[in-house]
Amino acid sequence: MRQAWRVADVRAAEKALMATLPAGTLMQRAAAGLARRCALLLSESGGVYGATVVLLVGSGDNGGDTLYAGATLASRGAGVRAILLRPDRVHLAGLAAFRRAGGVTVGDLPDRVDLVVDGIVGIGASGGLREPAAALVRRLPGLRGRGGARPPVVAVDVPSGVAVDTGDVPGDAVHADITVTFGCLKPAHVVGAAAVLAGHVELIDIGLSETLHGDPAVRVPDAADIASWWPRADAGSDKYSRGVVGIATGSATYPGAAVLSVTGALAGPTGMVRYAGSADRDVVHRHPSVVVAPRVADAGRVQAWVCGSGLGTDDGARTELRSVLATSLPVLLDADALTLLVGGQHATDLRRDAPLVITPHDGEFARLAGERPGADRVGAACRLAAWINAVVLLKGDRTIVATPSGEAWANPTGSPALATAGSGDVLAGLLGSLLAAGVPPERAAIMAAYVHGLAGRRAERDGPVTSPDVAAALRPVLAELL
Ligand SMILES: NC(=O)C1=CN([C@@H]2O[C@H](COP(=O)(O)OP(=O)(O)OC[C@H]3O[C@@H](n4cnc5c(N)ncnc54)[C@H](O)[C@@H]3O)[C@@H](O)[C@H]2O)[C@@H](O)CC1
Repeated sequence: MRQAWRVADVRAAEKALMATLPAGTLMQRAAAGLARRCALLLSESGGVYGATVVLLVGSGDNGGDTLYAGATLASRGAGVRAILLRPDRVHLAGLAAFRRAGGVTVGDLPDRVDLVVDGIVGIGASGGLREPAAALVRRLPGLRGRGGARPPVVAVDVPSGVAVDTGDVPGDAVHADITVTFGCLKPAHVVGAAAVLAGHVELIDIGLSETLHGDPAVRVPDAADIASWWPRADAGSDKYSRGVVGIATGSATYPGAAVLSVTGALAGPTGMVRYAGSADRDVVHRHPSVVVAPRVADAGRVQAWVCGSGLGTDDGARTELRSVLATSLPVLLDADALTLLVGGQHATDLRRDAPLVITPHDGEFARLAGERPGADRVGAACRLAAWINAVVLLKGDRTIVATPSGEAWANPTGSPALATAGSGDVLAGLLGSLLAAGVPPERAAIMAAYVHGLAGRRAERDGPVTSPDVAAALRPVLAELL
């Protein structure tokens, strides 16, 4: 598991650490790591010696890191040019070191560039990128380097132009290939549009972990977490002890939603899937192992319910939702179930003791919360989770899982391939199976999002992706992961 920390916590940790070290030590550590990464990148594409490197240098310590790293590259024979965005407020010691090593300052981007280092602004950023930095950033995609290729862009700490604590991108921003960050991850590396602009994020250890205190803003699971949390059958297991998940999805109009959510559930850890609803024939036809019933009330015993996908919003759907919420079992609500909730008829049913997970996309989130998630997706998801006392899985490129107590996770495995009809139905089924197997709701949500994301990526290898492809990819992905 990795953790991303807010700027205020990072600043406090840096201050505490700096008090124990000679002045400038942290910047030297940061710059050394940055220079090493840049040199590696250049040596992979023609060498450091003779390469043209452009530094975009802002007025703070982010610019200082960049100048020191530029000095190292210049001393190794690269032609390093620095554009000082605020010459009057540049990091003076960094600039002196840069010039001593043979670096030169220039007023504009050179014709040929082999590497761009973005040191305009780091965690000291406030608001959208200001001019003239914004205009410079807009020109970066037009640059050309060795062999006419677009030069790689390395962002220092964070890509300039992003909101560090939320991952929002309010305007022009650097699109980095690699972000070299120091001490710890920040939210902009893992959530929102900023996470995409950060590219591949590499963490340089500057000794901060000892002095970081409190709770991280966002946690990020990795494959080892998912594998260690996944319930496994053992020699003593039977189909009931592994858990039975109930699926109340689909309708005569949307039988496919039932099939997809059941397919997702069958890839999960439970020993049995029960289906309740009017798509029962379609479900049995596709999945003979599933036990079907026409209604939730007739379904028999389960340990968790999934309700919503393709259910419709008529009186029959309302009855099914009410039946599910009346149980004392963990419940996952998706799609039409969320729409039904908004009518308010079920608001009181939500005050239940048993776990509840909801899986809205932005539109459903807006209907539930009264407004779209906005710039701070993690904050918005946490507020809704606290308000309805449920785990909220807010879908997106970096899906967020938020708990009522304010803990947030970002899923790192998302893929645009998942933006396809029915993909959410597959996710809901898988998540429900994890709930029925006894996995705590926030963990079930994180695990399902992670595996679902990997399945999207795997399906993508074979061309355009439909949701049955995502469902079919769950098993091979789990076989590799577990
Ligand atoms: N504090 C420390 O111990 C360490 C800090 N380090 C570096 O220092 C950075 C933080 O340095 P600073 O606190 O000086 O802040 P930054 O260098 O991130 O930015 C501050 C400067 O950027 C300008 N600025 C702010 N928002 C802007 C915007 N939207 N558009 C254009 N310009 C804007 C401000 O006028 C200010 O002068 C980190 O990101 C990291 O790169 C590293 O050297 C590691 C150690």
